[in-house]
Amino acid sequence: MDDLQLNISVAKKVKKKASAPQKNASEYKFVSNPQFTGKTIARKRPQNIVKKTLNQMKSDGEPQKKITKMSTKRPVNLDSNLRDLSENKGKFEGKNYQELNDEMHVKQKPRSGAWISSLFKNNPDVPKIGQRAVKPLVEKVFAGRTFADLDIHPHSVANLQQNLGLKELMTVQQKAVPVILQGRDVLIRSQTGSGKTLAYALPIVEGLQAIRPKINRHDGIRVIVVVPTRELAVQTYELFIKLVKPFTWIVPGLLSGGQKRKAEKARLRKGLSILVGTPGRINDHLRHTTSFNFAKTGCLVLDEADRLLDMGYEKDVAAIVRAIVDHKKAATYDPLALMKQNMIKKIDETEETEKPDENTHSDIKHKLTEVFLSTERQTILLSATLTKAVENLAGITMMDPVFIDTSEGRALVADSLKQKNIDGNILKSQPLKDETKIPEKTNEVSKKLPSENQKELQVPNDTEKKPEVRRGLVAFSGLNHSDLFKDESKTSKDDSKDIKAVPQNDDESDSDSDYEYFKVQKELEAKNPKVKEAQEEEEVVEEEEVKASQARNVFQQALKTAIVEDELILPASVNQTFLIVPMKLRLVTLCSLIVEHCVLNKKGGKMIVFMATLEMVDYHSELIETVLTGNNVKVKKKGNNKNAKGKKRKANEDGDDEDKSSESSESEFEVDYEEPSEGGLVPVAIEMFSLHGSMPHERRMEVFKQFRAARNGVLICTDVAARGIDVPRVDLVLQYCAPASATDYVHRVGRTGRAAQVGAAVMFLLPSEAEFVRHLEQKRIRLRQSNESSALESLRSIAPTAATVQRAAIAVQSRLEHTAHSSKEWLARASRAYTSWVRFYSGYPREVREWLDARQLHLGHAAKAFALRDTPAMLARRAKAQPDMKVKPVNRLTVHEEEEKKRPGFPRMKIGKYGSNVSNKQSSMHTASEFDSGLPPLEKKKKNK
Ligand SMILES: Nc1ncnc2c1ncn2[C@@H]1O[C@H](COP(=O)(O)OP(=O)(O)OP(=O)(O)O)[C@@H](O)[C@H]1O
Repeated sequence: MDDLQLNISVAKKVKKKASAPQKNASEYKFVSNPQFTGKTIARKRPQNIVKKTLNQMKSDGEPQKKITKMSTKRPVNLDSNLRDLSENKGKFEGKNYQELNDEMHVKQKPRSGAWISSLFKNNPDVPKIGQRAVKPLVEKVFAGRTFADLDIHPHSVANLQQNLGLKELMTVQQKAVPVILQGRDVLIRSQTGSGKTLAYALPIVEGLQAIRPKINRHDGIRVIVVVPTRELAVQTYELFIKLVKPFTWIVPGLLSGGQKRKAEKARLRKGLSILVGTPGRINDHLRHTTSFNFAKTGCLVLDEADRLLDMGYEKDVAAIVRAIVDHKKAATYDPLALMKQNMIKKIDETEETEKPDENTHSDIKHKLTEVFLSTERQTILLSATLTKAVENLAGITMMDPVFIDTSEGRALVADSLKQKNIDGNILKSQPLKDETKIPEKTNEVSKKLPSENQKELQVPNDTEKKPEVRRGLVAFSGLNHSDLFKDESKTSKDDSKDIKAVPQNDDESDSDSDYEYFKVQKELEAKNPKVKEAQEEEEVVEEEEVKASQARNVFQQALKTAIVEDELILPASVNQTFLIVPMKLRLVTLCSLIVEHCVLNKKGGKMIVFMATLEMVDYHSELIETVLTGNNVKVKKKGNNKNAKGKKRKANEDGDDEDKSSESSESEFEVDYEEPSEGGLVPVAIEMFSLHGSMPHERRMEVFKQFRAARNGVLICTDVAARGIDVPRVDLVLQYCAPASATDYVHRVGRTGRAAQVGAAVMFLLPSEAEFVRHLEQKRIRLRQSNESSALESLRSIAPTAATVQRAAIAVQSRLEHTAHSSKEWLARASRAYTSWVRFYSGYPREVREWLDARQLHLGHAAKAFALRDTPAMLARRAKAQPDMKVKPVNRLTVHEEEEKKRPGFPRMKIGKYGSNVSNKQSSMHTASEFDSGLPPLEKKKKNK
């Protein structure tokens, strides 16, 4: 491909080095390999001389020259020294250039004239990955029923149609709404974009609106919805706002971080009925806002449950659960509250008898409404993907739950209360239609339950009933995490000590197993009043234990099967492909796909590009916008879009400061370097958006809203946008960096093809990463390999003078490189993006490292993918020299122990068993900077033990 090289005029600095005087070989600790290929280095380590050996290597496929240089004086060329150190190892070894760090100042001059483009040289071959026969799991999205078929208020049905344009039920809604209305704890697994949010929000609103007398905002928080990200919180809150339109006395509220705590406190004091928030922020208010009380909370929703745990939020989630239990417990023993509750019931009764016509549907009495009026709590967990951690969470938070899985072929409603069928296969998947027939004005679940189970569903009026005794616990391994409830009554403590023990709180027990247990016990007592009583009791306990576990297997085993099989479901309407792209061609290929999708596509496309780090997001979005459209985004966005700047962020809000900073940067831009004279490469404007967890809150929300409203455009983002967010009309998801797990793959792809819409998903893989596809195939994800030779084709449209596709690609790459080298600021950003990616890459979780192996990377080629011409060492050096890099991210993930100490009244949690088992250190590192809880920065950096 030498013919593709552009004309070159490169200052051969190398020559000087070549003529450097040779030093005594004894100064070397290691002698270079005589068969030197550029991969080994002679390293000089004299005791008192800090000088280094110099091997000059040409990066990026250029013929390499071995030049060994020894000097007892200052190194002549530190750039090349650093280059050596890095390239010989093929990875970063901080200490080497740290030693040299202070000796060198970056004085990167603009490079005038042309330079060698080795874009198509020395690239590895692109392997052809044959497609294996994979039968993907599919899910029927729509149920063929309408909302009118549900037992909900007609105003809700009308509202859904008029304000949300929804008439037909989705499968998950058809299955979940009746069960939730029954007040049962529910775990829902359903594919991305299948309408899970409405599946729980609708029955919750229904349950609340039926409370008489009508609830008001001062009554306390009735429902808490916990979601992992701010965007999802906003989206969920907005849905609730729409749903409560006919029921104006229900007030939803949002606590999502990033806003002023004071304003939020004021809002909380005003009162809310439904609270939607991120765990960090909710927890923050639990600590600092005295008016924040969960005594009236009858429903807890944990959306994207696996992510909540995965992200290291388990402590926050546990603290919220604990606070609900504690506040309710405290309220239970409050005589005033008891009086009030009794009064409410009386008024309720009289209201109903006195004014039967006030509400035509006052006769609708869902169990969920009763739960809201009692001391009980309903818990709803949702996710498109399940993990062991979710099973554990179900164990500690749910009681006699129902598992709803909507995937075809295994669709089931597995009820932990459903009696065992010891001989039959209780796990046999029930066909969707049979399972989900919604009988007129009755509930399928209640129909199926044996009479004693009906009794189970009656929420006891007895206020002495301990809400925290979660009978379902015996069914799950979550019991192992009894420390969550360590302050509870002795009874529950004892239970948790001995997982196998039948619940001992005799007076409270009314579950299946307990019922059987007491029945048998009574029989025994009748026959043998005293003899061998103790022994027989023991036997009964064992027998009942087996029965109880069999009875609950319906739920437990269904869930276990789902987790163990670990097969993932994606909407069938998404066309999934992967593209194997050599490292050096990645950036131009990305540009090509953007041009193809957003410029050449006459309808105009809307796409999301997932990248690994926030530095990559910032850099790429600005670089691509600058090059393709000619907008000088860097200056335009100054002060608005900076990452993690701590105190600087505040200053940026100040107009004066902002003006000054952009002024200075502009002058630096003008003085030091030339601005590209030509305009953008594309004739039309492409709207570029960027989103990551460390953006200022206002900017983040603005971007999210703008992108949702946009008809087309490109959103470059981190995984902060991978979960739950519902952006209309996204027709392409591009994974520029491979996901950290198959689960992440599913959620990223799930941003398109929502609600049975058509979508496409492309994943970029390096040749060394190609086998990652096999990993996905094992999870029943089917992908097709795209033809890489046509991937650059659309670049010809923006470089019409180029004779070939390759020349067009080189032209575009040149523009990208020119821009990236046009100022110190650009270079610094590029270097930071590059180093952040290298760091990210070496932190891939162990499960995927086999395919995403940092040792396989060619860091020199990688620099090219960041439009950089320097060596990896030089880049690291430059990135490090930036003061911005030293600013710690202002966000944090979870409860800090120091804060716990400061607030002795706040219950200290000792969680960790399941957390440590499931949350992989690396994976939390991957997400750590992305999910800003909006809390104040940590005072001290916690030492890792
Ligand atoms: N019954 C319905 N008919 C048509 N569209 C619906 C219906 N219910 C929900 N939707 C739409 O489907 C889209 C996806 O819904 P939602 O965000 O709740 O999916 P999800 O299952 O929570 O996805 P994820 O797992 O990605 O969070 C939304 O745009 C929503 O408005």
